[in-house]
Amino acid sequence: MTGIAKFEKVSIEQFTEGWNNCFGSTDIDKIKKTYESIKLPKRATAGSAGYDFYSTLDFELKPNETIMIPTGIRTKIDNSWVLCLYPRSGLGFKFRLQLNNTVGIIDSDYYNSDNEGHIFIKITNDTNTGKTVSLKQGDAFAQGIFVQYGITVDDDATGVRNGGFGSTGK
Ligand SMILES: O=c1ccn([C@H]2C[C@H](O)[C@@H](COP(=O)(O)OP(=O)(O)OP(=O)(O)O)O2)c(=O)[nH]1
Repeated sequence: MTGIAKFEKVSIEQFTEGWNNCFGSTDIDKIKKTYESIKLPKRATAGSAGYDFYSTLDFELKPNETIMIPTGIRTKIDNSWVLCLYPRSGLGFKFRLQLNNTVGIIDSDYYNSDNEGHIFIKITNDTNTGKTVSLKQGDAFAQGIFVQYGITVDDDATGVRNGGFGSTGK
């Protein structure tokens, strides 16, 4: 199989900005330590489709609670491919852990956007059995699958992306 993408860490400056946007202003030493421990997404086995994304913090989600996680990761993707983010099946089965946007779409041109293409993952504990989700820093909590897509024969999109969610189509 030919590789069509590469994961990288965003810069410490971008990670700090993303972290502070999610959790409020935080001690820089804590952020530095967290940044150093970020793991690039990995597939668990040679036949897995999904690259596991790992939590950058310990957290607990009570029923109906939500968290936005700055992953510290960006990905460079070849043209005509997209990275789709999904929940991990185990966490979905046990807790109905959901992505708020149901599927996260990471466009290839997000890499060059003004936040360095920093991937954020927002999840909610949608349990219907009153369970609390507890995850540790470094635990896999979502998975990303690279998917090839096509365009229409008369496609004429020329716009350039800048910014994250909701930045286009205005
Ligand atoms: O779970 C997600 C989903 C998206 N993104 C980033 C990557 C993506 O390329 C960008 C825009 O996402 P999308 O196109 O799905 O959002 P939109 O609301 O349609 O906004 P836009 O107008 O920016 O396309 O936000 C994430 O970091 N996490």
